Amino acid sequence: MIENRPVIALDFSGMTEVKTFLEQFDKDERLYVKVGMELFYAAGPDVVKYIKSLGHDVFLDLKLHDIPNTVKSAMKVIRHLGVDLTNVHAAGGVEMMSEALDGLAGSTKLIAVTQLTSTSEQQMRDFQNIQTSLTESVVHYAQKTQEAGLAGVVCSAQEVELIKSATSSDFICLTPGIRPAGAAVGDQKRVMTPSRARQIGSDFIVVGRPITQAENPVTAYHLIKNEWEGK
Ligand SMILES: O=c1ccn([C@@H]2O[C@H](COP(=O)(O)O)[C@@H](O)[C@H]2O)c(=O)[nH]1
Repeated sequence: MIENRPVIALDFSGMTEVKTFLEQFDKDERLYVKVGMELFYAAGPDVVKYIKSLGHDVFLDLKLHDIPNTVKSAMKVIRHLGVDLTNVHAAGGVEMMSEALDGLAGSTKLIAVTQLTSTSEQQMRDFQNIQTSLTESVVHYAQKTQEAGLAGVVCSAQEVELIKSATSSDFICLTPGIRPAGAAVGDQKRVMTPSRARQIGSDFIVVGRPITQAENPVTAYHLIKNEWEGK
């Protein structure tokens, strides 16, 4: 049985939009939302405090990638925000990831981005000059993430089965790039439907535009949640 609600990507430019969006939901509906770079740079820690004060869970998606000492120091700040989940880029290396974990001091679950779901194999080869397959690269990053002691990775649902068999079944696979059948894909390259993501073993799905840009975001959310829960 699926216990994790779809994570809604609140890709908004400020607090007003967040309030307008969240106010559409029933007061008793406990959501899991993602605060990314745009919103955090615009509204700062206050937006996290506001969302937490409503009783929702928060994934702070800042994808840190810097030298180990800088990332550790940033995580020491993040640990006081009371978020439930945060992340770094696995490409920052094992030392950076384990310093990040140290900075959080057990306060928050930490996962790492493998290859962004907007990246195709061709783009990875041409731009990052990685000459393996994209799945090999993703699995490599997942294994290094586990070696560093993190709880899991951000990946496409397309890679979940391979990652779980190369790591362990309890290693979290959080999967953006989720699109209901027929929805606009936009800049995403490695996509999957909510129901297929569930069948394949994703632990969390992240959904932004198919909910936030829907005519009725609450209805769109519940349709996606039902599909994800196999209802
Ligand atoms: O590999 C990644 C990592 C993060 N994301 C984030 O998820 C959402 C997806 O939004 P959609 O509108 O559903 O495409 C967005 O905030 C990304 O920053 C990702 O897509 N892929």
